[in-house]
Amino acid sequence: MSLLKLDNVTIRFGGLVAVDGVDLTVERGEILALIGPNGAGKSTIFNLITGIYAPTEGSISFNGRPISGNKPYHIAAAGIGRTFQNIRLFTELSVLENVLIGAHKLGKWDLAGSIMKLAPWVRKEEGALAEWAIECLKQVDLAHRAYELAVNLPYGEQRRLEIARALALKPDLILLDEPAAGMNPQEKQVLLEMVLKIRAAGITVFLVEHDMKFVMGLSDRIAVLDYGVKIAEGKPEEIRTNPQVIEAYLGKGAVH
Ligand SMILES: Nc1ncnc2c1ncn2[C@@H]1O[C@H](COP(=O)(O)OP(=O)(O)OP(=O)(O)O)[C@@H](O)[C@H]1O
Repeated sequence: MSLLKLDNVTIRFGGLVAVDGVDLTVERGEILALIGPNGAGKSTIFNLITGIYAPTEGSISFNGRPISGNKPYHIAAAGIGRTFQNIRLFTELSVLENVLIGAHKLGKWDLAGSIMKLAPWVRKEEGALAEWAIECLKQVDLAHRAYELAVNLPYGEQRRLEIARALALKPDLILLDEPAAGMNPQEKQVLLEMVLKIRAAGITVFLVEHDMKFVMGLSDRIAVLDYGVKIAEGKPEEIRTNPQVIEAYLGKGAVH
């Protein structure tokens, strides 16, 4: 059984069909990339998977259970973590606190529960969560930055901090929306190795990315979207040489 399955998924915004009858599976343990021109519907697919939108038609299932139409919190709790195209950090909180915000739903307490901070079991719980948050930071090589303000991190590290926050919910699947955007070549190389480490830790990776060198070097499989329609799917070498993909995207200024 596939970990994630999109079955004939369509979403319309007024007259615009942003995603048009897309069938797509994500297999357990793989790194799958979704590529395509600006406006092709890639982020919309992530928003459909994570419950920000409900499909107009079709269905999405995760671990064999239908999730389309569920609230984003329930989908996150079911095991799908994500990062966003634009960094969404609490810049005036510490690096560790940013990850704790991702992890707090794992504990018995929630944000309201932190009012009861004096209860000893809450302190114990917080200690365990902080340890887990540090583990997540280690996965993206940021544990040494735990007590710095997020705002003081260089750009590439802020992007990795977002990944740590997504990992804090112990997801089975992580969605990365343009993780390499704005990074310099060195930062991209570090990120690539981190994504491989995340997969080696048993987490399935589904990413949207425009940097073709990054995508081709990292992905097991690639799906291609154009005007909301899936036009191709296959191994990197198949996608690189697919005439329809070259015509729609690779030949038109994609970063090689
Ligand atoms: N909430 C919305 N309301 C109306 N139109 C939307 C909405 N969200 C997305 N769209 C439209 O749907 C289409 C797909 O957008 P989407 O952001 O998914 O593309 P993308 O492939 O992620 O593009 P990019 O590579 O530029 O990030 C675009 O035409 C966009 O304007």
